[in-house]
Amino acid sequence: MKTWLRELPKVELHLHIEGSLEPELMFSLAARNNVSLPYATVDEVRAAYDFSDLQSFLNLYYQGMRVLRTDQDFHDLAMAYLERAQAEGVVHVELSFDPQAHLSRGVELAVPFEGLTRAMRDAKRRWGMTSALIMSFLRDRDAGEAMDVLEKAAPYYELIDAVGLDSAEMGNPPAKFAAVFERAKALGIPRVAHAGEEGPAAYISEALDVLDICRVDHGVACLEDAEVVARLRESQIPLTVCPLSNVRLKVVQAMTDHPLPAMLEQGVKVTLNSDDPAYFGGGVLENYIACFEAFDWDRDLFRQLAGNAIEVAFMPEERRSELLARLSAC
Ligand SMILES: Nc1ncnc2[nH]cnc12
Ligand SMILES: [Zn+2]
Repeated sequence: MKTWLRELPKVELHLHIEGSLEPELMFSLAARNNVSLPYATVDEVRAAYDFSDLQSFLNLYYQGMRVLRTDQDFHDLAMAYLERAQAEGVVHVELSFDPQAHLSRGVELAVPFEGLTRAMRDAKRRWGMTSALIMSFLRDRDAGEAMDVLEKAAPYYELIDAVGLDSAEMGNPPAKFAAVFERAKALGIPRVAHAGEEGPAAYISEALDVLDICRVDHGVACLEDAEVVARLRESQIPLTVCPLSNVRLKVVQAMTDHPLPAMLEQGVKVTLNSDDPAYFGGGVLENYIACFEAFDWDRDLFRQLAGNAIEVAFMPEERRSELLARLSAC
């Protein structure tokens, strides 16, 4: 089964590229850029990845990304991830990045855009791997700052497939970003948002109502509210679920407690993703394998999940047809 899962054409829809920074690369970029790290060894870094909740992870996530300074750094980060993903049988990746976390360190917007898109083009040329770019806003900062970033990104609108919303969810409801998402909509930019990861099911409906999103990132809290579940089932709005992330951030205690089987039973359209693979124990394939080990799902179910992701990805229709045909041959 594991070999078959590797060969399955998988699509990654929920990936924070800064969360793909492996400790080895963190050290080499720190040396390249003269950035000091509060760790002596790679093992010390890994030992620090023992999280009690989302905030305890975010603290290390923002600290780690301080080593990213130049477009070459962003290129090398993305290339390293895309190469690992390719080896796991991932055929299309949607990379999200957090420009505000870089701007506040004096790293201009052009830097991540240039480095990330160069890596995306390289991956297409080398492996035929396709990708999309999601520019995310930090919900624990002022909405005005997010609006400024959206306006500042005008020279790059052609490169942006969607805008997103991430970082600390509790106390930062979707409605705080109503004006920013309205502006993105007016610009014709599709919208996604984290909702119902640590926050309540009400944030999922609020994100759908106020931000007019086409996908919900996480959304695992939906089961708290039968009306939200019914709405997700009827609309077939997809959820980008990240099971290993939910375990590592203590959203659930163990894989066997994960709400994925219940969500599927209720007819919610789910996909499997990695979130921050360097911090949470692996990429997309590991998430598929963890589900197999916890739930003993059969090939048909994994085909359905991989198919859901292909159906809702930001990709040209021709590529979608090609991948759906490859999937049905599996
Ligand atoms: N799991 C997560 N939730 C919210 N914001 C994030 N940024 C990176 N990973 C995140
Ligand atoms: Zn996420």
